[in-house]
Amino acid sequence: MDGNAITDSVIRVRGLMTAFGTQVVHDGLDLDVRRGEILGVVGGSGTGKSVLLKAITGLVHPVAGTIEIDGVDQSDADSGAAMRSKRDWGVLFQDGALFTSLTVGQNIQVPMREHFHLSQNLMDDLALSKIAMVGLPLDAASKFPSDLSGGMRKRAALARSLALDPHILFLDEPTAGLDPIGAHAFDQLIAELKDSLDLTVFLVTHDLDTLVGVCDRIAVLGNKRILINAPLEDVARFDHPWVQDYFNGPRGRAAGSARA
Ligand SMILES: Nc1ncnc2c1ncn2[C@@H]1O[C@H](COP(=O)(O)OP(=O)(O)OP(=O)(O)O)[C@@H](O)[C@H]1O
Repeated sequence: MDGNAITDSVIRVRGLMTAFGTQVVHDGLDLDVRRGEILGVVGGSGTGKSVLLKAITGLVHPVAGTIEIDGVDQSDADSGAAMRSKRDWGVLFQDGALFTSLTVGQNIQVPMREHFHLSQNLMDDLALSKIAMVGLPLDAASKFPSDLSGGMRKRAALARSLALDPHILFLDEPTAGLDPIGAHAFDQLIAELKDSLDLTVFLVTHDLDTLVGVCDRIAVLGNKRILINAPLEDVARFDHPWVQDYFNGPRGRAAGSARA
């Protein structure tokens, strides 16, 4: 941690411990995500980036520690306040996780049905507005995920994660599997949505171009905790072998100079 007092954390994790059987994934992990930022979460393979995302969103139960979202302790997941705060975030999983037997429009309506009683007409209109928001043609609403390209499927999954007008977005490797042009376009979309919808974004990625291009801060996971959470310039100077290899190796330098 950088030691500065953080006054406007949307997500505040303290002393997090997660484990699967005897395998401890996080131990004493602290993390703050500030309102309105895109936080890129990086770390070697298997360091626990996805598990951290799942712990924060309630899909993995911590062994110890506290997770607050908008000041609401998530450990009491069934409390009314925790249930309400769940409506305030959207999650885009690595594989998109769209229901293959539902159209894109129906997929987007799944969270709406779970949380609200809305008329079908209203849900149809809302689904179309989300589809437009992510830059898909409106006729995508009636298509099945298998009718779409990989990039379009990602956008459809993003539209679903925006279904409840969240103010926090969790993205797990959103550009994985996209070609460089598609990945760049998706990065731009995330940055535009962040600005237009006032989002706070927790973004797990291996993509150096994404980190350099759209992230306000970068949190590095290693040794079961956050090693540093700071702007790119500071992270790139951080004295740690993995960080130096990653940010100052040939690919890191290429991503940095492409931006300069
Ligand atoms: N449901 C589970 N049951 C048992 N072990 C798990 C489970 N989910 C994750 N793990 C283990 O937790 C560790 C962290 O996994 P995680 O998926 O968070 O890594 P990651 O940092 O996201 O990796 P990658 O960059 O390769 O996607 C791994 O050793 C993984 O095998």
